[in-house]
Amino acid sequence: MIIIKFGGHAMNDTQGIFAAAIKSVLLKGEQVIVVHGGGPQINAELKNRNIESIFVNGYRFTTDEIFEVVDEVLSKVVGPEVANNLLLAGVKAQAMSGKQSEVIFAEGIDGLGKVGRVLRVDVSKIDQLLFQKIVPVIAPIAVDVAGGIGLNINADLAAAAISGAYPNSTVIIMTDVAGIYQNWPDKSSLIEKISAHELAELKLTFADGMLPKVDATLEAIAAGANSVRIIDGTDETSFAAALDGSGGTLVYA
Ligand SMILES: Nc1ncnc2c1ncn2[C@@H]1O[C@H](COP(=O)(O)OP(=O)(O)O)[C@@H](O)[C@H]1O
Ligand SMILES: CC(=O)N[C@@H](CCC(=O)OP(=O)(O)O)C(=O)O
Repeated sequence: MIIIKFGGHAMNDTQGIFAAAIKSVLLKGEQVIVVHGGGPQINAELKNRNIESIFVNGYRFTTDEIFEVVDEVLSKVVGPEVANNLLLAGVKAQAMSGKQSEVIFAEGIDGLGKVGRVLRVDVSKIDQLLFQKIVPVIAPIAVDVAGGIGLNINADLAAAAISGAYPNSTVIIMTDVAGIYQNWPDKSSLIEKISAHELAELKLTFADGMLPKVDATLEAIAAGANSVRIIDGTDETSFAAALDGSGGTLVYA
C-alpha cells in the first residue's frame, strides 16, 4: 500500500504527470490512497473573505468561521480537483471527506480552536473503493467525537493516521522543498536517509511546516509504516523517483 500526501505542484496537475506516475504503480499491482492538503488554497480563500488566520507550531488556529472555509475548500474544491486530474489520466478516483465519509475521528486540541488530534480511522469506506479499484482521495477533515461541526486536521498527520491502518505501507509526503534539511535553510544539509529513532532525536530542531511533517513521519512509522519519504512535490521527476524508491529524505523504521 502506498499512501501519498499530495501537495505542492501536484495539486494542480494540469499536465497529468503525477496522475500518469500513479497509473504506472497501479498497473504494477500496488494499491494507492491519496490524502491531500490545501493550505495555500485555504489561505487564498480566507484572504478573499478578509479573514485573518495564524499558525501555531505549524497548525492553523481554526475558529468556527475558519473551519467552514477549510471544510469547503478542501472537500468541495481541492479534493474534487485532485480526483478529476486522476480521472482525466484514466485513473479511477473518488474524493471523500474524512468527516462526511466518517473515516477520520478526532478530539479537539486545547488552544487551537477546531483543530483535531486523530483518535481512530475507520477504513471501511476506503476499502470499499480500493476493492473497486478506485483511488480514494481523502480530505483531512475529521468527525469530532465530542459532537460539533468537525475538526481540521493537518494533512500530513491525517496521512500518517491512515497509514496506521495498513501495516507495512510506504508513505510519500510531498512538500515544496527537497526533503528534510538538518540545518534549515542551509541547502547543503539535506538528509537523504535517517532512521525514525535518529529523526526523533533531532525533532526539537525543526520549525514551521516541517514540525507537523516530522511528527507525522514519526507517527506513521510508530503505527507500522515501513518508511516515509519526504519529497519535493513541485517537481514531477521527484514524484516518479519516489514511487520507484529514491530521492528526497527517506525515513525508515
Ligand atoms: N528543517 C527543515 N527542512 C525543510 N524545510 C523546513 C525545515 N524547517 C522549516 N522548513 C520549512 O517548512 C516548509 C514546508 O512546510 P509547509 O510549508 O507546511 O509545507 P506543505 O504546504 O507542503 O505542507 C518548507 O518550505 C520550509 O520553509
Ligand atoms: C490544522 C491545520 O493546520 N490544517 C491544515 C489542513 C490543510 C493542510 O494540511 O494543507 P497542507 O498540507 O497544504 O499544509 C490547514 O488548515 O492548513
